[in-house]
Amino acid sequence: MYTVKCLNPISNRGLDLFTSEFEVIDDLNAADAVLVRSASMHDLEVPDSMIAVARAGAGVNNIPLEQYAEKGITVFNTPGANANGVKELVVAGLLLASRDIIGGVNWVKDNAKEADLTKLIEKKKKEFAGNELKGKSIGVIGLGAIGVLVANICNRLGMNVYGYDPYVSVRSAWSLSRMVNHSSSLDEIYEKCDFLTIHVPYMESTKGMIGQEAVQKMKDGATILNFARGELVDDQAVLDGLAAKKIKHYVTDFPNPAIAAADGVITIPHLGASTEESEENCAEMAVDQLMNYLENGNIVNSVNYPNCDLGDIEAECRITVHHKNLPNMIGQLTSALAEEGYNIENMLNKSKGDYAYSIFDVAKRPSEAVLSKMKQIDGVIRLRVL
Ligand SMILES: NC(=O)c1ccc[n+]([C@@H]2O[C@H](COP(=O)([O-])OP(=O)(O)OC[C@H]3O[C@@H](n4cnc5c(N)ncnc54)[C@H](O)[C@@H]3O)[C@@H](O)[C@H]2O)c1
Ligand SMILES: O=C(O)CC[C@@H](O)C(=O)O
Repeated sequence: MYTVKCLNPISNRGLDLFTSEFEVIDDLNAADAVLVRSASMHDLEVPDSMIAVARAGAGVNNIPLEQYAEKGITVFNTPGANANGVKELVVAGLLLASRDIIGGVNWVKDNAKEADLTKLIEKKKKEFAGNELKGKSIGVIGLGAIGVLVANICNRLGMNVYGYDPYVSVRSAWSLSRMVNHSSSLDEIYEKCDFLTIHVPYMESTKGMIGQEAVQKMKDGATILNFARGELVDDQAVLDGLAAKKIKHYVTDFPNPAIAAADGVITIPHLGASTEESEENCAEMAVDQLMNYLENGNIVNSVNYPNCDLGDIEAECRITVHHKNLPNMIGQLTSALAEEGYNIENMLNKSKGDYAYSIFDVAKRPSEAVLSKMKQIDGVIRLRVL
């Protein structure tokens, strides 16, 4: 029996997938694994029993990835599972920035009781008029699961799309419409685009990437959309840009007190992935990956350990080892088994940066002495016997 603690509400569509071998519990201190959405785990004291975290979503900046890797805690996310939800809200953001829909809707509500409302509307509506998206240019920074969908739909809306992603994956490149212009520098995007939408992860290297310099280089009257993370955009640069009319609108899914009430800012309370469909997709994928890892030791879609999948366990015993990515780890681990006559039927070893993961399928469960010898090899972080 494995125990799982949810740190945020997780869709029942995912939780219902848990078989009778799993129990969702309230006590973090008794949990083997955690399911989380946006709750910050940086200052959370986690028990030694915890061996996995599944993030039902894309961004993992709420989880101390390196610290967990060091402890042999595998962290998963659910790539692409909420991308369509975000894409649709970006389109809403583009429309909200192009026409004063919010002003118009609010005005109608405020004047709802006027007897001659219909007449008043015809006089007033010019104040809420705007522009169409067709023919405008948009720069998409980050062409991952969300960026590709955004770029493609903007192309279908008749916009001129420029995409920038120096690390674009083959999969994303294949999915991108051939009508999307490939920008090799951000400067090209700043110079050419009426809209700029950012879809990169928040990391030390991307913090404040839209700052004063970027704003100064943008086209006059440009609109910035941020449905990725608040920290990617420098608030003061945006406020200065808005005040100088350099920036027309800043549309963001990440309000904070510095920007929430500022003129020209359109804020949404982090609703990008808050659709029934996205929540269900993320929960299902997170639970699937967690069960596969806890029961079979397979790693699929981890962000701090390599993907390593040997399928369902068919051998008498499976041993999984989290270890440092050092020379001769496999030699030492296999020797420990071979010296005592344990035959390895199948094995897989993968690495990611400083960390690696190995799966060994053996014909019979090794003795405690052998397992203990394997655990003591310098660089071994965690060993599980399944
Ligand atoms: N508003 C929401 O509710 C919501 C929902 C999902 C994701 N997000 C945010 O959006 C981000 C992107 O999500 P995704 O699913 O598309 O992730 P993804 O991993 O599929 O794509 C990220 C892309 O950014 C690219 N990238 C990384 N650094 C870059 C840089 N310096 N310049 C240009 N490109 C760079 C990567 O190569 C990758 O293609 C997430 O990390 C998360 O923070 C927000
Ligand atoms: O879980 C959520 O509601 C938000 C998720 C989103 O920010 C993500 O990074 O996937």
